[in-house]
Amino acid sequence: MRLLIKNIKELLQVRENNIDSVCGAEMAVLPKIDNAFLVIENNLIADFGTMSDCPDDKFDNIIDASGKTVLPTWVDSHTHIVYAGNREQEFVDRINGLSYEEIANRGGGILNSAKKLNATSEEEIYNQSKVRLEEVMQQGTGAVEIKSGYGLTVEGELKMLRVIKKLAENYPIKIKATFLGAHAFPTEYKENHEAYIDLIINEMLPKIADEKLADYIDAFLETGYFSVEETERIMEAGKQFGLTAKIHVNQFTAINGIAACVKHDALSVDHLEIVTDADIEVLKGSKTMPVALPSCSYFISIPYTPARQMISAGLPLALASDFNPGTTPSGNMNFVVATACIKMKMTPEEAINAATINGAYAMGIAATHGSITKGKSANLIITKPLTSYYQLPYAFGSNLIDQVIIEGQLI
Ligand SMILES: N=CN[C@@H](CCC(=O)O)C(=O)O
Ligand SMILES: [Zn+2]
Repeated sequence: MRLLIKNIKELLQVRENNIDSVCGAEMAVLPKIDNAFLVIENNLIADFGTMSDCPDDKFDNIIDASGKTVLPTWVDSHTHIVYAGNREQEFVDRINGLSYEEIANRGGGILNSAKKLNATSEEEIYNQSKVRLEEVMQQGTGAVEIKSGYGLTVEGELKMLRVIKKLAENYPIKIKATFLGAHAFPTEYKENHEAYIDLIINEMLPKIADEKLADYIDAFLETGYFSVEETERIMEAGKQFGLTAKIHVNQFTAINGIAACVKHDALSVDHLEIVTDADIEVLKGSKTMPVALPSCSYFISIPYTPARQMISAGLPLALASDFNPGTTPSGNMNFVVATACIKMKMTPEEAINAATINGAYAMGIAATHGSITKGKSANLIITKPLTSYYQLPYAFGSNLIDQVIIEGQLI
């Protein structure tokens, strides 16, 4: 199967030689080819260049992209797409003045979702989750990380991870699974953290490893959730089972968690709404990707990750959606990119780099996704006709996507 896309007004994120991420001042550079073509063969990017070099041999399908922009699909490296029901009532409670913390302290929040998940069959959770997955694919997401963390019991966590596995088998989109048993302490373990962490390490992890259900391990390292020491135990145990850490940290408070994550070679540290100078220092020169989740900041009215400060310090930054029922009931990466520009003062180039190549790094798939590079998976967004790619974040809220190609398939 050979497909040609021709007359592309702007082909974005072109990397002749693959890179695995961009940091600091490099983030402002988004290489592009004007008036371009691109060839897909066997679901991979086989060739691209300017129209003057466009091949005129036989193709199975030709798309004329006159006036349109083509870019890699978004790589969403942090989601909780698999869940049961919703938390609409908590949304209204917040409008009426309660904070996220107050709602959680009343037994709402993560424990509310856990109650719903444990009362729902695997089949029903799959059916609810696939609707969200199909929606984000239409919105231009071509690779997605999905976490467990709403089970908080051996069976519940396994159920979630099996749903993620089934989604990965049934859809062309690249999916990575992350085990987040350490998302919150179930009520019965509130006074006995040790026992729940033992359950995670001695019961959940061996079963998950046995069924090969997870690629990564996560924990909610936060005041009132998992302490630095508790998260270190989780990261160490994960490593024993071959799971690299990707950690929720610095969402509400800075308690030196980032240093612990870097020490344990975490692939990413995610949220970072509250960041200290010491956190920035420790990330410098590390291999850990900071990941910002601006839709979460927007939805629950908390600070935005200080992108300017971090990029000025020479750090890389990735953007992800955090799609979940509590803090971010949206997986729309177009909104994420626009919000990063509008609220975090990232330039369109920085935001697109953060949502493509740096997202791929944070998912461990930069060798195959995140840029227009020969041999990479054919994962492409074809926009509607645009004045320029600036329109993507500028006209926030408009659907500017015409077609999406995921792993070579038009969806
Ligand atoms: N902060 C921790 N976990 C999720 C939200 C969990 C929830 O409220 O359901 C997040 O990334 O925002
Ligand atoms: Zn999250």
